[in-house]
Amino acid sequence: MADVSTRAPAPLFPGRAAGEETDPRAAAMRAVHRAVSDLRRGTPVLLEGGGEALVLAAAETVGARGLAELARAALAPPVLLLAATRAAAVLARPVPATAPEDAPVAIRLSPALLDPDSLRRLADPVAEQLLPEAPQIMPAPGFSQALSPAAIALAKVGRLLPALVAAPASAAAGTRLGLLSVGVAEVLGYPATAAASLTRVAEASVPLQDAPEARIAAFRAADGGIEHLAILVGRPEEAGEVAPLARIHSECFTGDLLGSLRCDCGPQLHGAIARMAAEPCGGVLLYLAQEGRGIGLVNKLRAYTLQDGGLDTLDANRALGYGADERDFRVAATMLEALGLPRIRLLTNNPDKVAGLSACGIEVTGRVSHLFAANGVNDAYLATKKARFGHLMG
Ligand SMILES: Nc1nc2c(ncn2[C@@H]2O[C@H](COP(=O)(O)OP(=O)(O)OP(=O)(O)O)[C@@H](O)[C@H]2O)c(=O)[nH]1
Ligand SMILES: [Zn+2]
Repeated sequence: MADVSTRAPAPLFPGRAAGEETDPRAAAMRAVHRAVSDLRRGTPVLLEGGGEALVLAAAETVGARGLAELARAALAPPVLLLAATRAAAVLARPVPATAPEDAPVAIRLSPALLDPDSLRRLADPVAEQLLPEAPQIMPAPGFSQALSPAAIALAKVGRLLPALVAAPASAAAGTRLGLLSVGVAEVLGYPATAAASLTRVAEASVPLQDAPEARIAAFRAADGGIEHLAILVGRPEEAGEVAPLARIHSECFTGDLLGSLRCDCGPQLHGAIARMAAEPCGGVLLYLAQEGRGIGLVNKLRAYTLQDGGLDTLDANRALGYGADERDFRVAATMLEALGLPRIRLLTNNPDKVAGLSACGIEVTGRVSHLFAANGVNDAYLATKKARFGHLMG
């Protein structure tokens, strides 16, 4: 995630300043972004809502000092909060049937497990493979049902493993200790608020090998977080009766930049741009900062390790505690509206993208298939997309 202290440059579009303090959305997002930054560096934060408070630390990053701070704000011994799919593996049995599906699971921690190494091992299925001894753990079903989903959501915003050390807290004690506080509503509303606040902050002509007439427009959310890009090929805004071609491409460092053979992202990216250049009015490719279907690059690498151990791409995400696809189509919808392109033909094999964009008010007049042949390495990945994600193969 981008450093929250980075100052935004003067806005190109007055009145819609990214990061402007008078915007209540910016204040809400700032609270989430700061809390995420603290979790990422191993510092506990307070999560408050409905008269309750939790003190939280990310199991992946917390060290001895963070655990001591957490204990000082805690009113009871901490538990380990896990996404349900991860909890099932840690408990080595299905999670209690009483819990709503996918509700986070709280696990009681014996004092022996309250150390940074054990916590990391409990959070990370890859580490677990390296240190396979079974920990002594018990479910703690009475733990705050109201705040737990927001705690997991906060870890996901930070692209951390969705595993948190958590305890009921005295908010006053936490504040005295200097811990940042964030509200449940701010956390749960963050994806929608961030998407709605996207503002176009820069634009330049960037001739590309496959599309000499290309421009890049950058969009930034009001929290100053990571930017999303639109690659405009030709003049899609001048398309007439036939809606312009559009591709919603989630960033893939390994495939797009390095030419990884594990996926089909590189050929899809370059193929889409070349195809748009051949259209009379070009098209638009949204290059979204949603690496690894929204789980982030670090977690995607972990997912790859799990896939090398036999899981497919969907089960690997779930084993980490993430959903199969964590992307939010509101980002793409806001960008298309801002670009004056609310009607598109979508270049994709993924029916969820068509449905997701339509649900956000974009008129998808048609789907254009975007298939590339398997390369001998990504065959199983492509087969899983077809069999388990319902990708259309024509
Ligand atoms: N979590 C995870 N993400 C992956 C894996 N392989 C590729 N990705 C990510 O998947 C995203 C690629 O998705 P898209 O190109 O939008 O493709 P799609 O959803 O399959 O749909 P279309 O290509 O439009 O048909 C990128 O963010 C990649 O980083 C994987 O094994 N695990
Ligand atoms: Zn890829």
